[in-house]
Amino acid sequence: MLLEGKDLSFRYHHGPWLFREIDVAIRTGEVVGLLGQNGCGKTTLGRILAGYDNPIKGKVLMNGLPLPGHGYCPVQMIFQHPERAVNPRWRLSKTITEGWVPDNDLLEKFNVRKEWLDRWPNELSGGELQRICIVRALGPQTRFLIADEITAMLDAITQARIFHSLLQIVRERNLGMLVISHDRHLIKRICDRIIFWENLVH
Ligand SMILES: Nc1ncnc2c1ncn2[C@@H]1O[C@H](COP(=O)(O)OP(=O)(O)OP(=O)(O)O)[C@@H](O)[C@H]1O
Repeated sequence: MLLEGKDLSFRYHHGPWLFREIDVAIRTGEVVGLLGQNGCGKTTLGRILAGYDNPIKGKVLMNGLPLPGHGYCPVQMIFQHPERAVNPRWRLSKTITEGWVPDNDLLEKFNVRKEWLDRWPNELSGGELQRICIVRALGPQTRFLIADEITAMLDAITQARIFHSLLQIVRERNLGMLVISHDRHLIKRICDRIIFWENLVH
């Protein structure tokens, strides 16, 4: 399967163009890094590829077709700040089952403890909440993951554990993953291929 951003252009309001007429493609089975400086537009591109925002020009296609307009999206995004990616008024049992119902194996793989699910988002640490967001994104219909600086706020050991589990699942299920980061070492360690922002936009 192929996720493509074709001829994409985007700017906020009437501000400067973040990118113009760029092409990006990721296949299932590939872990692709997207490296670029702070503020260049990586998150914006990720949001467009996951169907959260529309490009001003161009289109996003999965196997030649637009992403579904409703229901579970096969392109799932995991965000840098998990506390902003969950509804603060929902207990975590509701959040984690928002799109599908994860089984115990997956909860165990990401060390999500059952008792956390009775709590509110502000009663978990950032790393705990991020693991819940990752599990939420791993429904059986997921084909691509956009992982946007998902461990930037975590310590090195937690970062390594999370990526170890995530890469295992990505390989097992033959998903495609775009890893957005400005951490060259992380990207070089885990990705099959790297897209450099400066090459993408020129
Ligand atoms: N909703 C918005 N309205 C206006 N400008 C925005 C909006 N969201 C982001 N921007 C601006 O667009 C630019 C790109 O932001 P984006 O978050 O995509 O960059 P990034 O490469 O992911 O940055 P970082 O590595 O710091 O997370 C920034 O200058 C940002 O201030």
